[in-house]
Amino acid sequence: MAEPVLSIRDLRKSFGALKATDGVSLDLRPGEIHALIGPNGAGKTTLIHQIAGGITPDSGEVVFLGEDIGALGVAARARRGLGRSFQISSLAPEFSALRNVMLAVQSRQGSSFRFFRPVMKDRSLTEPAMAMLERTGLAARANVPAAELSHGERRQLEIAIALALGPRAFLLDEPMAGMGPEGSRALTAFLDGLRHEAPILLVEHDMDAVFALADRISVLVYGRVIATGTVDEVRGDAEVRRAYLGERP
Ligand SMILES: Nc1ncnc2c1ncn2[C@@H]1O[C@H](COP(=O)(O)OP(=O)(O)OP(=O)(O)O)[C@@H](O)[C@H]1O
Repeated sequence: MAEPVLSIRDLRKSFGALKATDGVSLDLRPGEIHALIGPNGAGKTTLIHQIAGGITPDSGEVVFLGEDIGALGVAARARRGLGRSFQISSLAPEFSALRNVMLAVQSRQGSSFRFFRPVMKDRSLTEPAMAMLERTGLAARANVPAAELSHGERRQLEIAIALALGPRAFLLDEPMAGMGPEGSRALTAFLDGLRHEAPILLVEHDMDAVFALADRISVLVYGRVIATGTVDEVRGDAEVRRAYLGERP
C-alpha cells in the first residue's frame, strides 16, 4: 500500500481534566477522502487544529510527507502543503474574490520585484487566480468584494485560496455548514474530484455528504477513535451505532 500522506500517532491533548484528544492515531492515504465524524464535543475540531498547528498536543506525532511537523507553526505547515479551509474564515473582506486568491498565488510564488507592477495587471497572478475561481465555480463573481459574497460563495472562495497554495493534503472542517441543499450538492461533487489532486481529511456533520464521499470514516467519541473503516463497515459497526449513528433520528 502507498505511504500515507499524513500520519497521526497517539495524539493526546487535555484541557484541564477533559481529554479532548485521547490517543488518536489515523492515516490519510493518497487519493482518499477520510471523514472524521462524531457527536458534538467529540474533539474533531481540536484534532484538526493540532494537525494544522494552531493547538500544540501534549504528546504524539504528526507526520506529513514523511516529516515530523510537530515543531512547525501553522504558516510553515501550510507552506509544506497542508491546505486548510476552516469554519472561521481568513478572507480579506474588502478585497475582491480575485484579489483574495491572488494573495495566495503571490505568497506561493514569493513576492520579489512585484511592487513595480500594478498588481491587478500582473498576469502571472491574475491568470492562475482566475483559473482557481473557475474551478470552484466563482469566476462570474471574481470582482465582487469577499464581504458581499454569500456564505456558500465564501466557502468556494476559501477552497480556491487553499488550492492556489498548491496543497498536498486538505484539512476541511465542516465545509457543508450553512450551505443550502443545492450548495451542498455542488460542493460534494467538487470535493469528489478534488481527492485526486490532494487527499482530504474531512470533518463533517452532513452524513449524506460523508456517505457519498468518504473512502474511509473514522468515528471519534470522547476524544477516542472507536472505529475506522469503509462506509459500510462503519455503518454496520454496533459500537458506532450505539455511540453515534444510532442516536440520530
Ligand atoms: N480551548 C479549550 N479549552 C477548554 N476546553 C476546550 C477547548 N477547546 C475545546 N474544548 C473542549 O474539548 C472538547 C472537544 O471540542 P471540539 O470543538 O474539538 O469538538 P468537536 O467534535 O469539534 O465538536 P463540534 O462537532 O460541536 O464542532 C469539548 O468538550 C470542548 O468543550
